[in-house]
Amino acid sequence: MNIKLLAIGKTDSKPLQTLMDEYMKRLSFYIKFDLEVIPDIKNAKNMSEAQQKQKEGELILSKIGPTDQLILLDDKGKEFTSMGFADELQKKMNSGIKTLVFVIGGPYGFSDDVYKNAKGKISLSRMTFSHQMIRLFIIEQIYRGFTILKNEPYHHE
Ligand SMILES: C[S@@+](CC[C@H](N)C(=O)[O-])C[C@H]1O[C@@H](n2cnc3c(N)ncnc32)[C@H](O)[C@@H]1O
Repeated sequence: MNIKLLAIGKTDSKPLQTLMDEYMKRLSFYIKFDLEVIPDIKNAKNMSEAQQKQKEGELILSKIGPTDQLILLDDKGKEFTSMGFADELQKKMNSGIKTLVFVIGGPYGFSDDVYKNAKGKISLSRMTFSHQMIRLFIIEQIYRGFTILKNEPYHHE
């Protein structure tokens, strides 16, 4: 299985990008992982929230292949412990999925079409984080999940 993280808008913070690069490097020892960034929508300032979500949704769905499994990062999604998330990653690998795609929404979240095409929604907290910061948090949790599956001394219960 490969994992892809799809996000909207370039990371504008260098320290955040440095941390993401560090965890993506660590993660690459366990699995093929790609971050794909969809460029910010042009003229978003002249769009309503709904129009921006719709446009971002079209771009997100255009990046999803027919055999990809789409999981949304959503503060109203299912919550896991890190151990539970590691189990979930193992189940996904066992189920023969070729590419598991985690998607982070734009500043206003996802369009209805994106929700309709998703296989699941996961929440990293009931609190809302910025669409930039959540990238680092999910990358670190995926990395943590693999260290749990490999019994490596990164995660401590
Ligand atoms: C600023 S938030 C959007 C908030 C928007 N009101 C909504 O309803 O989704 C931008 C994106 O960050 C991600 N995100 C933010 N907080 C999250 C959390 N606690 N768990 C999972 N994803 C989160 C989601 O993908 C969300 O679409």
